Amino acid sequence: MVALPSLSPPPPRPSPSPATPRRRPPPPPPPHATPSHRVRSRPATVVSAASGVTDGYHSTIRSLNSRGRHVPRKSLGQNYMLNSKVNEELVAAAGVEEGDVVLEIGPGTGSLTAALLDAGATVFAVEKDKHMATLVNDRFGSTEQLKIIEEDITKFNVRSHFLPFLEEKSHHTRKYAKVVSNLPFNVSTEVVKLLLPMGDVFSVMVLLLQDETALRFADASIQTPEYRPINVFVNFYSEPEYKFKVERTNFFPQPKVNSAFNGKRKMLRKSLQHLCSSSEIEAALANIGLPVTNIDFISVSLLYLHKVTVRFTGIGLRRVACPKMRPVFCGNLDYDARQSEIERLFSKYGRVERVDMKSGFAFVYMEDERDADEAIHRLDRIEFGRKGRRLRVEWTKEDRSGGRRGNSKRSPNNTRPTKTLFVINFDPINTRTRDLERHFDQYGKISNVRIRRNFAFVQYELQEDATKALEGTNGSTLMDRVISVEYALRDDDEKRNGYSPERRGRDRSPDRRDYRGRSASPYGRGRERGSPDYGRGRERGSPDYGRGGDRGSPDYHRGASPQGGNKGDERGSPPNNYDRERREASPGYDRPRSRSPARYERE
Ligand SMILES: C[S@@+](CC[C@H](N)C(=O)[O-])C[C@H]1O[C@@H](n2cnc3c(N)ncnc32)[C@H](O)[C@@H]1O
Repeated sequence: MVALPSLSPPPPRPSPSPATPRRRPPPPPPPHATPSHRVRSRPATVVSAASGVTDGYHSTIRSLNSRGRHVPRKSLGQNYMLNSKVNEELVAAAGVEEGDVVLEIGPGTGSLTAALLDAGATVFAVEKDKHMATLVNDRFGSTEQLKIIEEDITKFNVRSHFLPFLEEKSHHTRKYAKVVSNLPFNVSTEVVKLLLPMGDVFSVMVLLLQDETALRFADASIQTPEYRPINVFVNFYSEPEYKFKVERTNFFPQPKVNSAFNGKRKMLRKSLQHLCSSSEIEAALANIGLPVTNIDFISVSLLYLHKVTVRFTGIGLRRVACPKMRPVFCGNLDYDARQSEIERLFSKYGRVERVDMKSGFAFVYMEDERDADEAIHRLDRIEFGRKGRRLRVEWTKEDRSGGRRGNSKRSPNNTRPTKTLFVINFDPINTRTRDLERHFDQYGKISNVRIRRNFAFVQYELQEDATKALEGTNGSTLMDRVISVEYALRDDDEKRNGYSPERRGRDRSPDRRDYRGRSASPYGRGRERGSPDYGRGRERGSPDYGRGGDRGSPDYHRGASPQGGNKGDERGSPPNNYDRERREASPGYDRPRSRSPARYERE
């Protein structure tokens, strides 16, 4: 818990607005001032790219006055932030930087919105109060950097309304968004329940909450009597952190914040009310040492979202991905590369738990999968070491302990671009070719879509479109499944036996039980029809841990990596169904396989 008395000196009270001299709300008290060592030396004035010069106090009051008298509505939790420093702290807590996409809940007068825009973020704001939505619109005018939706957040469909915005603004680069909000207290739990399971959309949520709620959310100890289901929920989906306190004097109107104790005090007041007035009871309570308002703080909770894939399996939720300890393969190293060098290299992107050095390659275990993603993105193919070798940095194909992994949101493994994408992990029963087409056609013209049992091929006319589609769809959600997309190993320009958009009318029914009974498809064992071969020569330096076939697309469900001991059918264990299906389906799978250690050959 970090106390944050980092608030600005009290600004002068607002001068009466000449335009609306008698219509302004009662002037709020100035924000509380407490010196702090944590304050960064930022100017007291926030200059918003979109809004011109603003400060929290004056601009909030000015905004509130701008459309006639606006009485803050308690039912909507309208306690407006008057202190721009607090807004800046919220923005900093979320690490908002240029190019980030932020979902803001309840922009109100737009004071936090201004700070977010000022930090270079693109903001998607959801405001329930029509008056406030109009007000924010007036304040910022039309700008590409801000979209305001008048909507109740608890009824808002993030996936269908926010996700396309995120994708557009991040140019389909699979970027995560952030949530930053001075939340209306009455919906805080609902919001947390709504957004926390969306670790595939958001990386971090910074919420200004009632102190009691923030403390509860941040409590990781299950053994306490206060532990409630929401704690389990929050801890399951995120790494919560209680960040700092904000004094209630910074809000207009000042919230009458309740704690559990305060609730008891209220009950006491209620039970005594037939004896004397409220003010007398308050005075009496103060007299015996019970503070009239015992909680003076609102608090900020920081929730780091786990990138967890969840899916329904029969009844209940099952967590299928463990976000921790997933190693990154770092290949094509000098033989004498040192562990410390690799550790230093990766630690630029996040905490490195350990580096497992091998000869010419290493496995790097990072604490956070998102950091590992970033490291892969930044380090793959950079020149490194004394000889300036080009590193190969990618996710290991398997959990090296031998377990299978279900997380499909991984980096594409076949890095050689082709026009055809290989898609797995969709719902094999209900997904139709037209569903896939709809999901993929926003990236370019599709020439062919084929579904083969539990995998599919989507072929574009242009390779660049396939690349865009891969970036945009790998790890995306299609009919409640997080799909995996990668380049197929070879293009098939012949449209035999497949679905093509021009033949929409022949879309197959979702029931594909007839598949086996058909004549061999272009993917059925390949050789039978001289069909296209999705296999291709192994890229040097690209390891294949346990997929067995060098030429197939990576196998997400096989046994362990070479180091893990069990290499599935390669080592004599029977292939599972998935393997079999895939071998039947893709010619590349029944080719002779080269074995490690040759796989770790270097470039
Ligand atoms: C605590 S105020 C914060 C306002 C502003 N962000 C600030 O910091 O001054 C909460 C805001 O959320 C809005 N709000 C309340 N309930 C909401 C809901 N269910 N969905 C979206 N916005 C809501 C209110 O109208 C209000 O503008």
